[in-house]
Order: sequence, then structure tokens, then C-alpha cells
Amino acid sequence: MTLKLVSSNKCAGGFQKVFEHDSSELKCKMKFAVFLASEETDKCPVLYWLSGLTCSEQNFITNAGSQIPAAGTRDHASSLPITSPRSCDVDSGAVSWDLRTRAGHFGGGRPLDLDATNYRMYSYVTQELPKIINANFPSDPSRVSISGHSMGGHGALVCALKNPGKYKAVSAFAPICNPTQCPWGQKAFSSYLGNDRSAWEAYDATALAAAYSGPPLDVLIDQGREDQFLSAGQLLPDNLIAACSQKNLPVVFRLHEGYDHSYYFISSFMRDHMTHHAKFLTA
Ligand SMILES: N[C@@H](CCC(=O)N[C@@H](CSC=O)C(=O)NCC(=O)O)C(=O)O
Repeated sequence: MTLKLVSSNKCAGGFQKVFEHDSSELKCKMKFAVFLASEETDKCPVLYWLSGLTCSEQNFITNAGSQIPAAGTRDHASSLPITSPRSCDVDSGAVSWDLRTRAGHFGGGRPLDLDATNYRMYSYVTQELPKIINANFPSDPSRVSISGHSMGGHGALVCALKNPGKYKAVSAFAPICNPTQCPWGQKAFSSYLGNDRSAWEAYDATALAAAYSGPPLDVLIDQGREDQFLSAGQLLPDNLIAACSQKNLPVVFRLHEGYDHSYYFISSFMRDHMTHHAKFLTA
């Protein structure tokens, strides 16, 4: 497997890079971004980031303000590469902005937490991409965590809850929390998994939290109170919080007055998320 360097820009003392490769899971070209806080060759922890509906790898690296706090974690860790996987544009099924191309639940183009036929984004994020990262960067496979936004926030929660112990911590900005109960999730699951609702729960963060039996997993969730998708009933954080409380999964949930669903909101609290992850990645 060959990685092609698409771009490399010096940023915050490190380098923001974008790569392209042929994905065996997805059978298409994939792009992902990596921020390398330094050129040190010591093994460093990796924070995976999953963006939301409609996003490419560019939204996070240009709008989230992640590089300065990531570089700052060098006090605690040697560096904190953030990978932001995004998918290619091969898809014949583009029917609306919130389904399939660039909007497949849950991964901005292909479903991030689903392994539905032709949509093996869950395997890409949890298996194929880590192998690529570990083979090509000075990463420590035992120190990995995951975060994301909206659809990608749900993807992060699902990856962590389905793989107890694999991720040291998880965080999310305005995640879809209970897709089996919201219009986005119902639309995506019926398209990708069919009408048998019993198959849907394996990819629902609230259902997974309710059934969780792994080691302690600290969850940080930030949510804007003026988020249009919160008021539209797409996110349903209360359901996830209730499931986590029953399982003694510690969730810090912060509701922020005046913030919406955008990257203005994400960038406002990115530093806190970096600190959350650094705490568990360097413990
Ligand atoms: N095109 C839509 C809005 C799409 C949108 O808001 N996408 C969000 C993620 S939503 C959940 O996964 C996003 O991150 N957009 C990129 C950005 O830079 O804000 C519409 O027209 O309503």
C-alpha cells in the first residue's frame, strides 16, 4: 500500500499533512490528514478525529483550530498526531445531502460506524487506517483515543463503545447520540442496514452504552444550546447520558449557551478536548 502526499504545510511548529491511498476496505481512494506536532521519532499517541456530514478532511484542519493545542500537548506527550479520515467521492447513490456521498452515516462520505455492504467505514477507521498510521508514522498503538463531531461524534462513541480498552478516551462535539430514535439515523440505517431494526442497535451509541461492560471509559461531550440539530431532535444527548449513568460510564456533558453546530463552536472548545485526551493518553 502506497501513501501519496497530497499537501504539507508548516503549522504551529509542526506539519499539517494530507495523504491519499487506495483503501482495501472501501475499494476507493481515501484521503486523510495527519498533524505531526514535531519531527521527533519517539512513539507518540494518536488522536483520531471523525468529521460530520458533508465534510472533507479540510473542514477539521482549516476550521477546528486543533494544531496549536495539539502542539501544546508536547508538555505531556511527545506529539499528538490527529488523523482526520475522509473519504473519496466514489458513490453512485447520492440521493440527498444527508445520505451516502459525503453524508453516509457516519463518516462524511461513507458510514463511519457501519459495516453495511459497500460501506465498510467502521472497519476502515478501526482496522485499516490504524495499520497505515502505525506503519508510516512514529505512533504508539497502545495510546490511541478518538473524537469527532455530529455524525463523526457518534462514530467516535461507537468505535470506543464497541472496542472496550482500544481507545483510552473518547470525546465528541454535538454528537448524534441515539440514531435509532432520530430522523438522520432512521434514514441512514434503513438505507444501509435494511428495515430489520434489531440490526440497528449494534451501531447506536446509546444502545451500546446501555450494554457496555468494558473497562472505565471517560467521555467528554460538548453541546451548543442554540444548535439547530439539537432542537430538531437529531442529537438526543439526554438518552445517551441516561444510558451511561446506568452503567457507571463517567460522562462530562457541557451545554454551552449561544453556541450552534458549526466549527465556530468546535474551535471554541478544541483545547479542552485536547487536554482531555492528553490526560488519558499520557497516564
Ligand atoms: N448542508 C447542510 C448542513 C450540513 C452540516 O451542517 N454539516 C455539519 C455536520 S452535521 C452532522 O454530521 C458540518 O460539519 N458542516 C461543515 C462545516 O464546516 O460546518 C445544510 O444545508 O443544512
